[in-house]
Amino acid sequence: MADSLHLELVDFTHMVHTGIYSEETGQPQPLRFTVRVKLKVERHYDPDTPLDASKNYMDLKFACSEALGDRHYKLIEAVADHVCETLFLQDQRVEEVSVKIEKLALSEGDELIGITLVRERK
Ligand SMILES: Nc1nc2c(c(=O)[nH]1)N=C([C@H](O)[C@@H](O)CO)CN2
Repeated sequence: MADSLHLELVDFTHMVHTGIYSEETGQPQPLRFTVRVKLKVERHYDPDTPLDASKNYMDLKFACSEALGDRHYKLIEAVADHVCETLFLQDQRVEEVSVKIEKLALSEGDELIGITLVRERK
């Protein structure tokens, strides 16, 4: 099997303005993000390999927080779309992004409601 490298951010929560109903406008609500980035892999990483041989996984947190800004996203699909495009723009070596978003305010019991968007670089 060929080598592959995935950077991951799991269960990161951030407040985002989102929702299709009027009661959801005006205040942000918590979204939980799990992001997986497929990055072009090097043949070898020796102990002195610098960070620029890979991608800083802190960039995934940025894409799910500050990069979203304060705008209102009707659908969480649009939030996931923004995360994907931010990560593709940051680095040409990003080949595929998967973004899972759970809308925490909707849970009444133990259920989780949300989406997963998987996008390949076009
Ligand atoms: N596929 C989606 N379905 C729904 C979304 C969404 O963003 N994507 N949003 C809503 C509402 O905002 C809901 O979360 C509030 O009750 C409903 N369905």
